[in-house]
Amino acid sequence: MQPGHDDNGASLVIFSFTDVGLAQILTEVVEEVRLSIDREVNGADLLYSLLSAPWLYSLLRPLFSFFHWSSAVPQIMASVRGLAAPSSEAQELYILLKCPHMQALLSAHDSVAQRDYGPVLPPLPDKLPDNEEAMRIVCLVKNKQPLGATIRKNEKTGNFFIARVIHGGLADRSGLLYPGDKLVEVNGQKVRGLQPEHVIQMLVQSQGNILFKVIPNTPQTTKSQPALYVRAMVDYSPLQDPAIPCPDAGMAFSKGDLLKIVDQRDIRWWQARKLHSASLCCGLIPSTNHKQRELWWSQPYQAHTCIRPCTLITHTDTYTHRCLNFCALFKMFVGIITGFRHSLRVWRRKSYSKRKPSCYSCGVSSCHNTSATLYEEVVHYQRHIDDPPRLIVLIGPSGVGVNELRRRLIKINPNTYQGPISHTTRSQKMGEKNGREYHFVTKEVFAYMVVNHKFLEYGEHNGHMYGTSLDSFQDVLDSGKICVIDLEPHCIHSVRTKKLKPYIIYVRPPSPARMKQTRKDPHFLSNRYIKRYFYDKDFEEIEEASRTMEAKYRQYFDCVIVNDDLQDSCMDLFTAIQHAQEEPQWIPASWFAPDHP
Ligand SMILES: Nc1ncnc2c1ncn2[C@@H]1O[C@H](COP(=O)(O)OP(=O)(O)OP(=O)(O)O)[C@@H](O)[C@H]1O
Repeated sequence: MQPGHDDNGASLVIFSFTDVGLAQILTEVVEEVRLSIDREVNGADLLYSLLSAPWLYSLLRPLFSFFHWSSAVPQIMASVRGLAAPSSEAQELYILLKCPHMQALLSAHDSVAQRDYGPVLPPLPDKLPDNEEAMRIVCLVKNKQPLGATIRKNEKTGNFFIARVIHGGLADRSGLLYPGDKLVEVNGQKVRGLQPEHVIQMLVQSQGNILFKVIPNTPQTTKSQPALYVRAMVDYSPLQDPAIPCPDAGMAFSKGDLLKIVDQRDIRWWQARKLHSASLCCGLIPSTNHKQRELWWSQPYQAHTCIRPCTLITHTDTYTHRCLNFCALFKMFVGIITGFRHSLRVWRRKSYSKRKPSCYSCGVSSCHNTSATLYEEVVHYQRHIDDPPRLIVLIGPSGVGVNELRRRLIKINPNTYQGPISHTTRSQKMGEKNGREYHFVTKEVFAYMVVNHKFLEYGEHNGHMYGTSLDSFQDVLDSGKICVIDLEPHCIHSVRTKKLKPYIIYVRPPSPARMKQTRKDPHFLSNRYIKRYFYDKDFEEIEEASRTMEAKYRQYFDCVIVNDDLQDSCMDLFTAIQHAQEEPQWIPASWFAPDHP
């Protein structure tokens, strides 16, 4: 950069580009401007084409990164001061550049552009033996962030190696430590033959900078793996997992969490991070290959707690693994339908055992093998306008208001929403129409449908059979309406099909105290058989039932609505359904798998 003078004698800042590419660009620019002048083009057009030209961006990008703004500012200010009659723009520029915030900003820009924010590496030793293997010296500065790497010791040779580097962690971001790198020294002390605890201790006791000497692993040309997106079907806590090599490097997750698995190279421990999480750093999660741990995982619907004391040590063959996450140590380093449920609400509570899921649903849900489903692969799905609407499933403990919400939704917009029509063996009443209130069928037909697994669930009430068939959902969807059903949670698996693509909304009760306030005068219009007000005990039962239901099934919930104020809940339901139909959602990948012949 050189100072120069314009026609008015004012100092200017002129840049000297040694870069051939830039010189070339400038030559082309000058030529283009000359041609434009020759063609007598309109000035505004010329300016527009200049500002939108790609070469201008090519020119400015390096310019901004090479340019030392902080050192240029005093020169620019001196130039403005030297002007006899500075224009108002020049004066404004002067005031702006004088501002400490602006100077701090420019200085920060320079630091980032020059990458001069890292600690300076100590010089290499003068006498390097010729036969010494190529070493990499890595300097760490102590801080509270975890390093994001684990080490292992080969018990036969006594050598230490970097076992894994956690994606997005400090080690990974530094690009200086890789799995397989041999750890030779820590702060000048050789580590070979030491006990892993000793190495950890050295690190813990170090102050300030810590120097690692590593023999880099021969770079492996590993193909970058495509990320796998899954939904967690269990709860997991690394701190309660005795098998994890490094609990600090593990990632806790809960049923229903969406995870992005970025590394599956380790057969036992995958690396993943939670979607929608602020942290870019991955954590270790158990792979689905943990055969020996199937028993542990197969305890259905339990948070996996382990009473064995935690240990950082696992012995696998000749290797001893240790956590080198030294958490809190280092900073960085360089280098169902209305009518059916209406009539059965109280019945549902009092004599639940009379109501049966169909054999079909029993076969799929109750006999579900949880060990095979630690995770469920998911894909991002945006419903196409021509696709049938997704089935909307409402689930909640009896009495929470599932039926009320569904009834109101359909009443407000009967042209858009509809419930399926149930089958019944009771006789048709005056004013009822077959196929509108119910499909009225004989006992024989009903029994035939049961035997052929046509019902999602069925039950007996007052000596008559009632049942909801899977086909009844399809009938609604085929009519172009959105089918809204309420369902017993044990039937979830029966509707989770590629065809129905259900969107499951859980209706959660507010606190018992709040329920007492809001359910003072509930209208039992929905129940034609038993009318009674809620008792305090009911609210507690509802809360308890809700807790149990969520603990078992929350991995399937796409959305949760707290049914506090009825009007607000109706709005929430309406919004959730719109969201389900119009916005992208994570759905099981199996719903996209090709149909089996
Ligand atoms: N947010 C609310 N505020 C006040 N009352 C409500 C609210 N939600 C529901 N109710 C009332 O609570 C009672 C029970 O609701 P509803 O019949 O919908 O429960 P449910 O969850 O369908 O239970 P079941 O399956 O046993 O019928 C009804 O009288 C309903 O009007």
